[in-house]
Parts: sequence; structure tokens; C-alpha cells
Amino acid sequence: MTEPVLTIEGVSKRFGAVEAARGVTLDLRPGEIHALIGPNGAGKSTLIGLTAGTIAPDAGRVALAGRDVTALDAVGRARSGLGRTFQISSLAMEHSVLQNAVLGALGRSGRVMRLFGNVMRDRDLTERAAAALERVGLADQARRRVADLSHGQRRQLEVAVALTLEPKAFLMDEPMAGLGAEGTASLTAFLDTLRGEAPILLVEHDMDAVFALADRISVLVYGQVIATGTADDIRRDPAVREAYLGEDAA
Ligand SMILES: Nc1ncnc2c1ncn2[C@@H]1O[C@H](COP(=O)(O)OP(=O)(O)OP(=O)(O)O)[C@@H](O)[C@H]1O
Repeated sequence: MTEPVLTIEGVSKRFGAVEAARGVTLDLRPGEIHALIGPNGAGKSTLIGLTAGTIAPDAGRVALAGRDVTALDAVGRARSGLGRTFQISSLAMEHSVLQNAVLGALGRSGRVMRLFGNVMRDRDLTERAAAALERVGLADQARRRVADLSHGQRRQLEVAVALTLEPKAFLMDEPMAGLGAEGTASLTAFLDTLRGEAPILLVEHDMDAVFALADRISVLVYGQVIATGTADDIRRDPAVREAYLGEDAA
């Protein structure tokens, strides 16, 4: 079998009395979208944080392309090829779309901001940024201020910023949140093509998007994975129906 791109192994995290992650093990294979679903408070965002390196685990390990990255912080993991998107606040609102993409290409270090003028004259960086914008369909918006973009366009820009780092895997936390039906449909179509570039670990509440996109789905309940499988497996799984999908049926 092909080696997974990302492996999460026995990861646990406790917040006081709450066990937000209890020995979670899952992987992300080349070319796939692996969706993580579960009721509110199940620990989905915590797991994304543990994987991205913004939350320190109590136990367990994370490996990217065969390399153990557990000891690395979020910046180190991003530089190793973990592209986390949809932290909208991380975009520089007053800067242009292209400037944001260039910043992404530089790995967003604080030092870089002071050198911004010089950076924008760096052909290699601007070309890489422009290519990422082209890839997400924002090339014609390059000179606009981020503050003037629509919600959906900011989501696309976040992907472009992540793409400039040439990620080996994407982590996405609720990309559809706040998008209307049209925005959700176009982002769904886009993510469908993006998986060819790098596989995606996707947390999403929009079940239509999840079932349309996911090659595999893992269901998290009280910090534990209760099932992993294809959309059909998950629909049929009695434990899942009881714990989660049953809510919808009810
Ligand atoms: N920093 C924190 N301090 C204390 N408790 C936390 C912290 N972060 C998360 N929790 C708790 O851990 C549990 C899992 O939260 P988490 O946000 O990961 O769930 P989720 O599945 O992403 O929920 P939602 O679907 O509502 O976004 C919850 O009980 C939450 O209250």
C-alpha cells in the first residue's frame, strides 16, 4: 500500500476534566480527502490544532512524509509542508492579494514584514505567488485589497497562501463556514481538484460537502475515533448512526 503522507498516532490531549483527544490514530493518503466529522465539542478543532502544532499533545506523535514532526511548532510544521488554511484573521487585510500571497511564499516570518518593499521586487517569490493566485482563480484580483474581497475569495486566497509553501498535505478547519450556497458549491468543486495537488484533512460541518468530497470519513465522538471508512461505510455504521448521524434523522 502507498505510504500515508500524514500519520497521526495515539494522540491525546486533556483540558482539565475534558479529554478532547483520546489516543487518536488516523492517516492521510496521497490524493485523498479525509473528512473528520462529529458532534459539537467532539474534539475536531483540537485534533487539527494538535496536527498543525498549535496545541501540544500530552501523548502521541505526528509524522509528515515519513518524518516525525511532533517536536516542531506550527511554523516548523508549516515549513515542513503542512498547509493549514482558513484562519482568515491571518490575512493582512490592508495589503493586496498579491502581497499576501508573497508573504505566504516567505513563510510569514515577522522579519519579512520589515523587508516588504524589497520582497515585492523578488521575481522568484512574486512569480510563485502569482502562480498560486492563478491556481485558485484569483489572478485578476491580485492588486485588490484583501479587505475588499468577498468571504469566498478570502477562502481562495488562504488556499493560495498555503500553496506558495508547496504543502505536502492540507489541514482545513470548516472551510465552508459562512459561505452561501453558491460559495460552498464553488469551493467544493475547487477542493475536489486540489486533492490532486496535496491530500486534505478536512473538518467540515456541511454534510453535503463532506459526503460529496470525502474519500474516507472518520467520526470523532468525545475525543475518540469511533469509525473510519468510505461515505457508504459511515452511513451504514450503527455506532455512527446512533452517535451522530441519528441527530439529523431525528
Ligand atoms: N483551550 C481549551 N481549554 C479548555 N477546554 C477546551 C479548549 N479547547 C477545547 N476545549 C474543550 O475540548 C472539547 C473539544 O473541543 P473542540 O473545539 O476540539 O471540538 P469540536 O469538535 O471542534 O467542536 P465544534 O464542532 O463545536 O467546533 C470541548 O469540550 C471543548 O470545550
